[in-house]
Amino acid sequence: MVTESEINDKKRGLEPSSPTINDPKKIKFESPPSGKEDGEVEEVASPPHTQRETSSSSRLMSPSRNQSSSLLRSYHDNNNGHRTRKDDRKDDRKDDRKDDRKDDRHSYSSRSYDRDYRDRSRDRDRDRDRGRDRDYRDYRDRDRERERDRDRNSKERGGSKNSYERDNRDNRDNKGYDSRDNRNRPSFSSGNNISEDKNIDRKDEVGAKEDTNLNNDIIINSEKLLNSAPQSSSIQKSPSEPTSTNEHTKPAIIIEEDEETKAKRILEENRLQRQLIIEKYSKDNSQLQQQEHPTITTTSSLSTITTPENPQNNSTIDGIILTTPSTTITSAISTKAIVKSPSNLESQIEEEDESIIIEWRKDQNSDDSSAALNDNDESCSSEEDLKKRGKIKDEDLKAKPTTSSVSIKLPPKPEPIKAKPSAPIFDMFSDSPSDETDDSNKNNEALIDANVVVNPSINLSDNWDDADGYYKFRVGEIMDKYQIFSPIGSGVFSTVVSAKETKTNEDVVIKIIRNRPSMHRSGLKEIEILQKIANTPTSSNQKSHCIQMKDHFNYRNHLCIVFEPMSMSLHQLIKKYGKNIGLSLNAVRVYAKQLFLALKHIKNSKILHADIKPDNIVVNEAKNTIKIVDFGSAGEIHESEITPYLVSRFYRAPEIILGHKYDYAIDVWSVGCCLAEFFTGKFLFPGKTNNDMIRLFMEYRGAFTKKILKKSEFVSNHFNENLIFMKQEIDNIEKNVRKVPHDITKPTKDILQFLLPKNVTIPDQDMKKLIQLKDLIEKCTILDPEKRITPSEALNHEFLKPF
Ligand SMILES: Nc1ncnc2c1ncn2[C@@H]1O[C@H](COP(=O)(O)OP(=O)(O)OP(=O)(O)O)[C@@H](O)[C@H]1O
Repeated sequence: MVTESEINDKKRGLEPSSPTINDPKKIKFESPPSGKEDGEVEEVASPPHTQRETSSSSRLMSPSRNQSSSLLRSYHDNNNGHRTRKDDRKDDRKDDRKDDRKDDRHSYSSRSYDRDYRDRSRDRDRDRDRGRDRDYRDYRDRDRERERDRDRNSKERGGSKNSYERDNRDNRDNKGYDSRDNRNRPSFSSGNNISEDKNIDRKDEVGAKEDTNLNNDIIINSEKLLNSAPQSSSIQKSPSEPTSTNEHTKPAIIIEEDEETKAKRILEENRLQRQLIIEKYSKDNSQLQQQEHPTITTTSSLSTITTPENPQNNSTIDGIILTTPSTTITSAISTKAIVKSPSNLESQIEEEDESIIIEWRKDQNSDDSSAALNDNDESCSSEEDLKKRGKIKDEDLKAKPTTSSVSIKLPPKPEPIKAKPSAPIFDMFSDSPSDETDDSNKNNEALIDANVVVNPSINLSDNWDDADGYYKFRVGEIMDKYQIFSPIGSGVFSTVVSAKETKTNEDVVIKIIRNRPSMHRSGLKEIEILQKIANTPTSSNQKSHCIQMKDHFNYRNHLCIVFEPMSMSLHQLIKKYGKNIGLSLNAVRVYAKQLFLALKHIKNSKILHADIKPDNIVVNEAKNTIKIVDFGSAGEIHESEITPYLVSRFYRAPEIILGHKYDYAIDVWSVGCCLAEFFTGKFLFPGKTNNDMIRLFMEYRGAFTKKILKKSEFVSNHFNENLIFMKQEIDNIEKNVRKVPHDITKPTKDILQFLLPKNVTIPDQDMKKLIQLKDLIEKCTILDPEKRITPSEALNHEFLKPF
């Protein structure tokens, strides 16, 4: 197998003597000597000849910070490619349409890729060295001239400059969701009288401003954290980083290259990149298929396949990767160097971003193995519980893994799907109502050209739904006014896909509710709750942490709810970046603050979410903003029925299990459990049953008061007449459940111990913050709901204050 570095070397034409990541001459950043601000990085060794490199490295320390959102690319950004290519192709189609399409398909990846990279990197170089402006322009014009000559339809195309400009414009417009979100989000007056927390609102608005800063600071703080780690962090130049010499020789290299060599090289590069992507895809997919919804895997993989490169931050000329986008922050727990190439840039950026979140801690090898995030434990949110709660019926239980119907499988030898002029390849989209239109054809062509591999096993004569009532959507299909782009995930109630509004090109996420009456009802209820939350006046900052519904419609017996797009759930984030390790203290702090802001707003709306868990908290691309999703279990306080199966088990408050009256405090309990999980990557209360949950509550939080027990409907399920806890044990011989008295009067476990990483020395400053986190979690998990901390009180907790 060809390694990434071999490919990069080959692309760069580097000799084996080229510098490597381990080259001692490289600029290295280490933890500061005492006296420096904690965690501030400082250059401690810089070779004399690297004056220019030094400044460039200093500059490169921050791009991941300043440009993190622009560095992070997603399928949404990739969509630009679609749009641009689509626009370009609009002109192409005027003449010789079929032939053009064929040509474009063959040459898209090399030509467009080549052009994008070349132009963007050229822009950057131009800024860096204005004196070279004219040379670059001349070269660009000459090169474009050559491109045009090669292209049979150059005249109709009207010049690539337009598409080039469009590309850049599109990229600027789509740097992240946040700015778009903020533009779209309606502003709300804070002068309202509905809140019990009115007097604290202003403080929260100040907090909101601070939060924005915090959001931008996550990386900075975590870098400090990384640098204060026991094992030193380092920022090193990647082997493919350009030297100043390289930069000056770029145009010469390119100009000397003849057409034939260039074409061959581009083809070879693309072949290698595709191979890399596919290898990565296959690996990720097989790993995640074992652990996770396969559709989630497909999302990221697809995005990579769709647009293989993000040239924005690579210094490239004419498709050759000469430089790397930025330095690689090597965290203490992951010291491997990341050699960058365009094809894996997206994942590399994500990996860089890990440094935002992953802390200095090592895997803790916890004694309490049952607490480790483990797929077997995910039964906590089972359909069985939903059935017991009456949310779904027997016939709603899934007959088989549902994701198979929506997953996109990669064939062994993926090739771009080729259009046969006579056999309309776009038939796969044809039963979508608007497929006949030119627009949809354009979209479909874009998909085909972008090498999206569509599941060939989809049988068009099949029913629209699978056996479980999930809609069997197809990538590229148009539902109402949205075109489906890729699957995101699926839950008990729905399949979630990313899509684009066909007219505005706006990115959205669509929750396609299963075609089952109970699910449909639940979906309607969710819409009602979302509207109520959106219409509750409050500080916009509070509301911004509840997912925003944009639209809803019915499609082929499926209720579809359209949301603003986010990146992944906290559950996925932890699994991906912090399994058994958790996220950094600063990330937990920022997420905690946003969660309490959201809870405060939900409470002001007189709603209980009733299913807060990491799966229902989604994070944006930059990983600095979270939002609560899935209001399918939510309800108004007066609707609350006593049922021991409300909320997913690991996040279920004791009053629910005991059958005590409950209110907003159940959401606070769930958030407390989430915070512990964010920091450790482990479940705080991974009870196998409700009875086991009570045991864990008492082990960590002590005995229940008699007052609570006496007011609880289900107390006899778990306590005897003397209010002694009866532990339920499965007797494997008798095959029945035994109840054994298990009197717990005092806590035997400590939340700080649960949080403390093993075998790692924690710096004093972090220890102080960790103790604050423990205190906040304890206050969220007070057994008596009336004494539990409220969202407003939590927002004033010490832990939420910046380091
Ligand atoms: N706006 C969004 N942006 C990105 N991903 C989202 C968005 N909304 C939901 N998701 C993803 O889709 C998953 C399923 O969504 P949701 O929980 O709303 O569906 P569900 O069918 O109600 O699931 P559950 O079985 O948990 O009730 C979420 O866990 C999350 O990963």
